Amino acid sequence: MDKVIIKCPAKINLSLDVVGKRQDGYHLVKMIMQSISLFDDVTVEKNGGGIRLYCKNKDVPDNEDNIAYRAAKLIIDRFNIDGGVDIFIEKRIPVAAGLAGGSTDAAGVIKAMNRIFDLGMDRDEMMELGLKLGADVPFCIMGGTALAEGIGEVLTPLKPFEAWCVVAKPNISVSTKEVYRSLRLDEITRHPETTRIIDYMERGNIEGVAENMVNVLETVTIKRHPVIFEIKNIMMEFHALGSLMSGSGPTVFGLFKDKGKAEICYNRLRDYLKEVYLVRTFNGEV
Ligand SMILES: C[C@@](CO)(OP(=O)(O)O)[C@H](O)COP(=O)(O)OP(=O)(O)OC[C@H]1O[C@@H](n2ccc(N)nc2=O)[C@H](O)[C@@H]1O
Ligand SMILES: Nc1ncnc2c1ncn2[C@@H]1O[C@H](COP(=O)(O)OP(=O)(O)O)[C@@H](O)[C@H]1O
Repeated sequence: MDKVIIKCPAKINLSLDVVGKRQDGYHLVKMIMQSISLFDDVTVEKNGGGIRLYCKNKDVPDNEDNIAYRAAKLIIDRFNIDGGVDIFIEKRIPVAAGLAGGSTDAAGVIKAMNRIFDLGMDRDEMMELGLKLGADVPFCIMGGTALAEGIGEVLTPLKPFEAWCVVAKPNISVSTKEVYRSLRLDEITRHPETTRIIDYMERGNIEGVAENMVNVLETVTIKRHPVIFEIKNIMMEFHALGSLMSGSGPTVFGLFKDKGKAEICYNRLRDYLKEVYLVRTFNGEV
């Protein structure tokens, strides 16, 4: 097999808590991760030598600044691979959005190269390697629904959670590093009750989940970009059961049980923003 195409799903955070800080500056988190049916297509093809990356999106780097490029380099070095790869990224996930677009592409490259070069890595080995690239990469290798602790790499799979989501990104970019850097842990007044949310998830109670979602990073990103708050309000006016910023932002998602209601909200937001998607939570294999 010389060529593999992988569908790489985006993620949302159904809740995000920060519970401490490591010596190296990384934050200790407790967050509920959920893959959604919004995918990049990543094609990896064997070549004679070197790494080449192609992506039509101008905001996506085509060199070692691309995390998918770095994933390929890491594998070539680790396994002493004689030869290289061409990587083609069909970008559909909004960039710098809090949806783990880069991390999921990197996870896709690791999975693809494991198959192409017959490296025999199991999922845990791929996740361990992925962590060298970024805190969200292990989850992107696992996919589905999970509780993430540590810096995001200590993962406990959760029962698949089924809901409709409207996902909307305002036309601004946010740096994850900068958001974490500006977070003042002692100023956070509302933390999510993570165990309670998981309990609702296990019972398939979308309303219970939606009403209890909290993301402590909103305190930083919404202060800088009030448009996030406006989008959350529009989603609630249009009958979302709950609405939250994903990750470090600026993307906002609304949760729905009813597809019809989600469609109405989606159509309303499309009048207002360019990057709006109607998706489902995704628990399938990729
Ligand atoms: C906020 C979250 C929530 O899922 O997602 P995004 O908004 O990026 O999608 C993650 O914690 C983001 O993970 P990821 O984007 O992989 O982070 P990395 O590339 O490893 O780190 C980028 C920078 O964010 C900070 N960082 C990241 C993770 C973490 N637990 N604590 C941190 O302080 C560090 O300063 C790091 O230099
Ligand atoms: N494969 C990639 N896809 C998207 N962005 C990438 C990729 N590789 C590197 N980047 C860079 O990483 C930054 C964060 O992008 P992204 O991973 O989409 O955001 P987030 O971590 O918020 O989900 C972008 O500004 C972009 O320049």
